[in-house]
Amino acid sequence: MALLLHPSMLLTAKSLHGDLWPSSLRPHSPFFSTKRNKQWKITSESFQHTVISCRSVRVKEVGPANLDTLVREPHKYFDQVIITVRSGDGGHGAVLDMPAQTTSSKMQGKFEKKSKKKSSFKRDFDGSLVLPMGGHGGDVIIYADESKEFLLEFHKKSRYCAKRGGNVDAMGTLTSQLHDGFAGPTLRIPVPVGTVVKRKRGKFLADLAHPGDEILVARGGQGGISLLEMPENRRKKLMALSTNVMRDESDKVLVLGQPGEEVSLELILRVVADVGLVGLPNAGKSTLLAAVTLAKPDIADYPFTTLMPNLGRLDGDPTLGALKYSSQATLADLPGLIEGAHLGKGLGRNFLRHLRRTRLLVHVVDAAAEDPMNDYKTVKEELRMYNPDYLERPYIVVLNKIDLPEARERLPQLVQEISKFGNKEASNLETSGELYTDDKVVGMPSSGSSNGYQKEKAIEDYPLPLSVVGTSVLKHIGVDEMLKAIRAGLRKCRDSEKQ
Ligand SMILES: Nc1nc2c(ncn2[C@@H]2O[C@H](COP(=O)(O)OP(=O)(O)OP(=O)(O)O)[C@@H](O)[C@H]2O)c(=O)[nH]1
Repeated sequence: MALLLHPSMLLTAKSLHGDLWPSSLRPHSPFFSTKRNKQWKITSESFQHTVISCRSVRVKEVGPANLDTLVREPHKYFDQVIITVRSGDGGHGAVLDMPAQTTSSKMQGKFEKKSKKKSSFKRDFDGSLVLPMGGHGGDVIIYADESKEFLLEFHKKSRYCAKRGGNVDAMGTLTSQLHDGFAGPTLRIPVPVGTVVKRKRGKFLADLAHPGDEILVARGGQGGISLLEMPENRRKKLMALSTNVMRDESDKVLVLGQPGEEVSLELILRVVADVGLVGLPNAGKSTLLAAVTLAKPDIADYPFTTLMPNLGRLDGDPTLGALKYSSQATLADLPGLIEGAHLGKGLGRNFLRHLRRTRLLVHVVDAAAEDPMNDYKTVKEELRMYNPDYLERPYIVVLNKIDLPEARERLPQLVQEISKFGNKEASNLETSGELYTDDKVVGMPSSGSSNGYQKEKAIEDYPLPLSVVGTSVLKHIGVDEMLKAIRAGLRKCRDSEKQ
């Protein structure tokens, strides 16, 4: 808890000198009114001896991710957040009197009889009186919205409250003009598609994997009922007309609206994409995404330019005619992996979970690097350590930067080596690991595989690549062949999913 000083707590001015003087307490600070500033006028000589009386005041605690941290380290916060939501309280009903009964005398004219008929009260089908109710409190709904990308904004604002229901607006007497209190509007909170909603440290609530998916996370409080207040001698008679007759003072609690619910929720974003691009930093993943989609990721000649997954939409294959649209796909460029990423090195293992919802992996390897084969194995090993199921997934390998002479020279040998690096028998799509499986704890056996056998499997025991292509995404060499391979891979995945 932070402390602020207030002019009724004793402190010597000397101790508040220089840097020790909190900015919020300086006389020009907005915490002081002009009137207070006058009292705080301290000259340099008097400063030595002045005694200032202050008292402690609570101020709001600053959350772990303040604005500055969010700007500097968005990759730590974009995909996970804890928020609190509160549905609206129900509006209150009212305690009402029956209007004073007009004794019908022979003297009363026709007009009066008419007006008496007009003020008839609302009645139920069985003739009982219907009394107005307080409005229902606003519900809170979380829904998947395509226009949202990340969960960063929830770090800036992490509390959401729906409005309360309206009270019954009554002057104390039952009239036919009385209406129910208005219902509080539903608070709808948009989140990116692919967001998983859980209770904080608890129950799974929903996986909002498709646009428009939604979940009611907090139900608004019910509105209070209204009660009729009657002298005891008339109570029995009126009870035949309405069940809402107040019997004693304790009934008044029924008039109060129910409070809304407050829940803490954990939102976890899992990127939804058909294709996941993986590789070491600087392999050219972002350049590839920019070359084949309209995405505009940051590209630079230094590692970890990509801090958060970038998504791009790959157009359908025009040669397929009417089937063009069915061959559209979403590509996700994930931040570069390095050796030890599963242990938190580099940008850590945070991004690996975003492969969970991909169908096809594209390994991007810098063919001009010192040891491309070793780079390729490093990435495979990291994937295996995080979740062995990822290695069961169909994949293609893109040997990038073949515009550079050193890459061009070793291309044929590399293609051969990588094409053979894997287990032919395991390469049957039908037997490959289940897609959309849960993330696994490092080193734990996968659910898609049998009896923990995968724990012992080496990377070369997993399926072979569907294809290996040489490209230069920068110079647009071999890009069409690569797209063909990606589309063929996706077709195979979809076909095997249908079976
Ligand atoms: N010569 C050549 N350079 C390339 C090619 N593709 C990418 N590059 C360069 O390689 C560098 C890294 O490219 P990026 O696309 O940022 O690599 P990345 O894999 O996304 O890197 P991270 O963001 O660190 O994961 C950039 O300077 C690119 O211009 C290529 O085909 N040929």
